[in-house]
Amino acid sequence: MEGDMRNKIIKRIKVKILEDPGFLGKFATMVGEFGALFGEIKTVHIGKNFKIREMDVYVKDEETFDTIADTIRKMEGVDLIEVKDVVKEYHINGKIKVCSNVEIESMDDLSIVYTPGVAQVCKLIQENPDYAYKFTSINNNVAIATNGTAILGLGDIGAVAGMPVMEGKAVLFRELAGINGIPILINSKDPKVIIQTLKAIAPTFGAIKLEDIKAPECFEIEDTLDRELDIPVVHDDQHGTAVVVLSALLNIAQYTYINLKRVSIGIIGLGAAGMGISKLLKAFGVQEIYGADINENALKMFKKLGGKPADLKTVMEKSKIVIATTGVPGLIKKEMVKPKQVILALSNPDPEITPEDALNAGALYAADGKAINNALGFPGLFRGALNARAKTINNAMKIAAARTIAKFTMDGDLVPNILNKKVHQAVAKAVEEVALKTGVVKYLSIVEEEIEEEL
Ligand SMILES: NC(=O)C1=CN([C@@H]2O[C@H](COP(=O)(O)OP(=O)(O)OC[C@H]3O[C@@H](n4cnc5c(N)ncnc54)[C@H](O)[C@@H]3O)[C@@H](O)[C@H]2O)C=CC1
Ligand SMILES: CC(=O)C(=O)O
Ligand SMILES: [Mg+2]
Repeated sequence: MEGDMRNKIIKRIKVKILEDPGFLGKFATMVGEFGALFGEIKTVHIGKNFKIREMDVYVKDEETFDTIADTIRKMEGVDLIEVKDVVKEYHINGKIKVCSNVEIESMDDLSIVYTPGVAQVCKLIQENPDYAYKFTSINNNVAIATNGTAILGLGDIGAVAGMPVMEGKAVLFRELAGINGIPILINSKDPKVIIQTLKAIAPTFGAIKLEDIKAPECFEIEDTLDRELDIPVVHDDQHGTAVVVLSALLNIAQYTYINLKRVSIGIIGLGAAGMGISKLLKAFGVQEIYGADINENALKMFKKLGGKPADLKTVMEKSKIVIATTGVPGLIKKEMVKPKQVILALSNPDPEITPEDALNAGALYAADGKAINNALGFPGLFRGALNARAKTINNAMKIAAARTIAKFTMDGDLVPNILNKKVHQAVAKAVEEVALKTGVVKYLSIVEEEIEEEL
């Protein structure tokens, strides 16, 4: 199996299959012969001598799926009842909606929720803006702001084409941390315009998450906004990613008895993700970081940070741990992998080398961007910062998040399951504690009154 780079198309098929010993196995083997992989398999009906099953099938492309479908149709003992384009179906009308926290069942309810009742709380907030923390959703709203210039590894596809990714992040915020993630699409590549736009709408939010804005613009935008606004402004591709990478490295260090601060680490692709990872590793105390990029300015910035600029070949040769964040699928060839190297090829949707290929080439540990994904970090990071009413998310908070994620990892794995809510709750708690300890929080005049938390 060459891995997931071949299997990007997901179809949900409904099949009626003869209930005979070994028959399901025969069916699976036939589908597998076309390089397909199975996801969820669910029995939806049990008949006299057959079962109807719904199966998710991952295939290389539409043509391969059509061939599989034709073969299933010709197979005796099997009926192909339905084929669903499940990815498109999930996206119809978008993946998110705004819901109310209260119900309106009577005219009285209406008068309380809306006018005239609402005026009472408006006036309270006018007199003391700190009441916005108690009587509005502001401190639970996080902007997910993009200009669409580095959507995953798809590149500059524009903010609107990036909306499905922003909605996906909003779903993760809601499901994993109880946060209202609100996509903000900005039609500009000018950092000044983006800064001005986000500053103007910042009062709506308890924090701003920048997403998929390419380097180097992302650095000026984040630095300026985080400095000038009194809410956290965090570029997820830089810091969410860095947190999760650090947690994976903490686990690897434990398994292999290497000292992270002394080992040589190489980063290929010094854009948003690569620079964010470099910065956090430096803050953690890693001394030797090699870095490669095709962009001279990226290399200069990396050098200023204390990194060692190099070419791709040198990075591969000198580093015990290699982290790739270029957006270039297949950039790392099998023959470049050194025995017992750690390879984290993090580009999405397709990695620089699949974990299977890296392991076959002799890597000790290997993972891609689906497993080592900032989704393990950002929900708890933001939840903790919001709970603490933090003004920023500092390195101590990020390192606390990384250590917490590492602790939840099952022995032998690099990171825990993204869907384990306990991880996100624990990260939130750790981040909140460190925010309070490091004094980056806003103290409210109404602090003695209980402010409800979502999680
Ligand atoms: N797994 C995860 O959690 C995350 C993964 N990523 C992935 O990382 C990739 C990059 O994302 P960003 O950093 O946001 O983009 P970016 O556009 O800010 O940075 C990409 C960098 O890679 C460099 N690059 C491109 N081709 C190269 C090559 N052949 N050799 C060396 N360097 C090369 C570019 O010059 C640029 O500096 C994307 O594929 C994205 O999906 C990003 C954030 C999180
Ligand atoms: C995971 C993520 O944020 C990215 O690939 O851009
Ligand atoms: Mg991203």
